Amino acid sequence: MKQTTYTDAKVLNQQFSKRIAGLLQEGIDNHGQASLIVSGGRTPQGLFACLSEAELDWSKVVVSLADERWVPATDDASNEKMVREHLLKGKAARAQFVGLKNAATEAQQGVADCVANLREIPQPFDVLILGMGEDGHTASLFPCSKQIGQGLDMDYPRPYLAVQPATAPNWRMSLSLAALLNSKHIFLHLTGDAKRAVLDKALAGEDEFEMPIRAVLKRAEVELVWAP
Ligand SMILES: O=C1O[C@H](COP(=O)(O)O)[C@@H](O)[C@H](O)[C@H]1O
Repeated sequence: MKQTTYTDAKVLNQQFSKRIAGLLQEGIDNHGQASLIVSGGRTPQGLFACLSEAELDWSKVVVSLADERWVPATDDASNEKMVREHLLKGKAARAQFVGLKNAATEAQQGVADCVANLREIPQPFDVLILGMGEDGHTASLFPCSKQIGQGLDMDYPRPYLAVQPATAPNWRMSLSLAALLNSKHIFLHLTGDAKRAVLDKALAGEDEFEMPIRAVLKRAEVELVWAP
């Protein structure tokens, strides 16, 4: 795995956002449009603030999520809310956003609309930025969920699946492993020593059901972007 380490999160945010903007520009130059799939949670918030100021024709960029919590987009737990507040502002306000939470009450019933909306996102995805939880989950492929077998099955027939984590509140919607891997550039964005230790544990073992991040690391060229 390629690894890029920065002295601190501020430098990481500045440098990594330039890198992402360059890759999106490449996608626009080659195909007229580019796609950026982002993760939720806390880690990417500072990065998104930097990226939102990148000089780019954002009207040609489609932004979507690797996963979502099945809560209203006004809820503080919503990944969409976080992306709207931290990324889809400033210059990046002109980007097209394809959210995952839809009108379905249950996440399982929401899968069909997510699959239909995938048509709006250029594929393969130009840039995928993954995060990782302290249990080794990535996107919403949770080790403790009943759906982990489907999520990691490279032949799973749908690009999205509804997931119920045993250790976290709210049903989730997640891209499947196969759909995540349909990306030209995959980054694993982590900060802090605790996440680094989790990654070291993942790299030292094999069981993908125990730590789903292993499934991505095993099958794709992933670049780790890390700062203490
Ligand atoms: O629940 C989630 O967690 C992971 C990691 O989040 P962080 O707060 O530890 O950065 C995130 O990558 C995922 O998108 C999110 O839904």
